[in-house]
Amino acid sequence: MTAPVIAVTSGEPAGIGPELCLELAGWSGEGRPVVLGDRELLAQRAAMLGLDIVLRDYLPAVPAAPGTLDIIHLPLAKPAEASILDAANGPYVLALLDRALAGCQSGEFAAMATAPVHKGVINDAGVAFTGHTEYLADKTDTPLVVMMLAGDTERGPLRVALATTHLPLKDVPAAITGELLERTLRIVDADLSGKYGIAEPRILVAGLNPHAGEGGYLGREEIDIIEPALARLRGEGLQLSGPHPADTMFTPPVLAGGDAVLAMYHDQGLTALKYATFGNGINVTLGLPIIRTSVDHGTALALAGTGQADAGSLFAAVSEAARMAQRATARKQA
Ligand SMILES: NC(=O)c1ccc[n+]([C@@H]2O[C@H](COP(=O)([O-])OP(=O)(O)OC[C@H]3O[C@@H](n4cnc5c(N)ncnc54)[C@H](O)[C@@H]3O)[C@@H](O)[C@H]2O)c1
Ligand SMILES: N[C@H](C(=O)O)[C@H](O)COP(=O)(O)O
Repeated sequence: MTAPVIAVTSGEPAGIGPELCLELAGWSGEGRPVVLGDRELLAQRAAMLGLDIVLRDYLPAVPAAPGTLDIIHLPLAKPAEASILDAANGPYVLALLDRALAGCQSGEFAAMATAPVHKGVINDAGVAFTGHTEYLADKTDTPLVVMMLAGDTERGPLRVALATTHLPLKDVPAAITGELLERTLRIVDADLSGKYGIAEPRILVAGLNPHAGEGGYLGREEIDIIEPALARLRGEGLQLSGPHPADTMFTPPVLAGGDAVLAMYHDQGLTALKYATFGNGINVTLGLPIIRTSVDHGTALALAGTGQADAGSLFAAVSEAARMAQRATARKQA
């Protein structure tokens, strides 16, 4: 089987994304990464870090030699300085995503892996943007996608999907509806099977309130919304447990009972996930018509240009995208 081509968007030009992408030169892992970004930016960052890398325009038929990085050049609006955000380059960051998505949709790429973007500076550029997850859902006309982060722990993989993503905390309770939970859990169930090859996945579902509502004395969402939704889905054959009190659901005995967790909101799930796996974790968008993985960290502006940023998460994102692409191909051929 030929290596699946993974489009790697280099992300916010003032952040650590471009230099992490340079570490993909001579990649010998799974898949074949092609970095999307401004050639001069990548060359400058390589020179700044003293990296001896050949940047080559991507040639599909000719694999990159050791020390060579395949790139697809897309121009910056303005030269970028490490650590200094500039809203003028907001459209450039989105152009990288659009190019990668178009290539995934046409079959040029098997998947995309994204280096971090800075949500604030894209909004400063005048584009309402809450994250790759929502952007790609919108661009592919997908009514609902699910953000899931996953990483390895000493006890095995930890996977945390989110019922709500980039939402102010005050808006979370109203967003948790039975319909949202049902649609979200069906996507998580389907993609744990399809993208991860887990037959009959078991999903642990968190409560929203302290102690999962304490029988209704500390909130009623568990009784009124979450439990009925779980009961309906169990009737369809999904293997669900919960609602679990969120403070103890990340303890090993509880986690041992599931293949993934569904958290009700961003920091309920991702605080535990990042504590346990930061540096090797990845972000996956479930429910999209294309394969998209990402790093588990942000733009880390203070580290940009220092060479101190760890590329482990980007490497894991490229590898996982390649594995998912290989599973998708195997499924089509079966
Ligand atoms: N996938 C993405 O595009 C993505 C993910 C998370 C955050 N963000 C965005 O990034 C920006 C900054 O977010 P933040 O400050 O909350 O999180 P951050 O991940 O950028 O930084 C958090 C801490 O982790 C450190 N860190 C991050 N990546 C590292 C790496 N590869 N190696 C070593 N240390 C690393 C940073 O130095 C900092 O101390 C925000 O705009 C946020 O929305 C984007
Ligand atoms: N919520 C993600 C995290 O904490 O790592 C991050 O903001 C990236 O989200 P997108 O993949 O939607 O950009």
